[in-house]
Amino acid sequence: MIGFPLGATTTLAELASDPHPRLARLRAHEPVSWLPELNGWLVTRRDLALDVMRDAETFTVDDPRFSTAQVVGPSMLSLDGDEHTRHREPFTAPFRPREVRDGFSEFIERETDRLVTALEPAGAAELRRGFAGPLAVAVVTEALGLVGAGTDTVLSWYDAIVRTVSDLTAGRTAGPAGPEAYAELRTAVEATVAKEGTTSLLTSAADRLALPEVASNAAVLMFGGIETTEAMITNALLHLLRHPDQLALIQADSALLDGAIEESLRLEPGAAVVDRYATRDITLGPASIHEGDLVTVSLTGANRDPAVFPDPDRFDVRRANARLQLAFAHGPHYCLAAHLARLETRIALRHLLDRLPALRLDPAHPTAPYGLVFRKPPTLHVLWG
Ligand code: HEM
Repeated sequence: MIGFPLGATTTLAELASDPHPRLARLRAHEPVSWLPELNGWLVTRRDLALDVMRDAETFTVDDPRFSTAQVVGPSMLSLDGDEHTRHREPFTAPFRPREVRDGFSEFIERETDRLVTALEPAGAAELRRGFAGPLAVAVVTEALGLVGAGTDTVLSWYDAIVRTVSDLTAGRTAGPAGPEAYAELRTAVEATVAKEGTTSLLTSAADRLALPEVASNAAVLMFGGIETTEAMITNALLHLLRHPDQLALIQADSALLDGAIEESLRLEPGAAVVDRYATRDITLGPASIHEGDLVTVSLTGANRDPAVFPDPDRFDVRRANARLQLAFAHGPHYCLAAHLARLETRIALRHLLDRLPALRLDPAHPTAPYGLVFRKPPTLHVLWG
């Protein structure tokens, strides 16, 4: 594809390590660019990103190349149109703002308290694996309400399925662990739905969907809720600990905590990109897209668009329009559990900052966000006391 010199020299390695300078140049000069390494288009301007995510008829998720669907079957994440609505509707009720508050606050408070109490005496910890990850798994396990499956089981399924999806995405042949884990999840879904007297998200979904469909969507909830929430909490902590002036602002006025969370989602969305496939030839900005082309939306690029966010690289917990960030996507696939993820992160940060007031980064373990699709610091070593 000629006419996209910046795209031609953009590497996936660069986008995984420090993407922001390159995304800024792409946004300014090639807001829809052809990246040979991606074998697809990359959209970096916010208005064009919205155009793509709003128009599911032209830019669909429903394509055989979508690797998650290859492992867990069709689900709300891999369908569009009426089929998408049919799969998504049965799961929406518990994730509305009021239902989230009433249904999850107490559990998250208790779980966070337990995790911080276990960490507190040591005076030091690695908070990604030691705090954010376990909290994310516990909340998803609670949300699914599977009979006979605790956090360890859910985590082992999750690890196996993620490995298989990554293998398929990278063009490697995948071993049997992913399909085996998915089969166990399906059995647990069936047992949950069959057990009389249980009310769970899954039992009510089973009134409207066939069992294999319930299982596929349960896998997507598990998928959607672990990696991304771990990233959301870890990234927010890193932003605050790197900016003591901003941390001092929220310590003086806890009402600013929500602004800090939105601002962190804006600067480093835990899911950096979403993929779509063109269903027809179409012109988007400077690009002539062909039917079948991969169109990747860079949420990270859109979130630093200076047309909407002045001084876009600055972490500013008082930024008035930070909520216009697109970390939870937009349009029909807008994250089903955004309110839950926000509640979880708010409670997690409040407990850590209240109970470990001298919390600071450990200078012996420097860290930075990393990742092409899911972005977060690989480790977050901190000290207190
Ligand atoms: C409890 C935590 C979470 C759960 C259970 C969850 C679940 C889901 C589900 C089921 C979908 C598919 C919706 C659909 O296709 O109609 C979705 C979409 C999405 N979620 Fe979440 N999510 C969680 C947290 C997060 C977090 C923390 C982020 C980012 C920081 C995030 C980012 C996204 C994005 C970008 C999409 C759209 C994918 C696309 O358009 O292709 N999610 N989520």
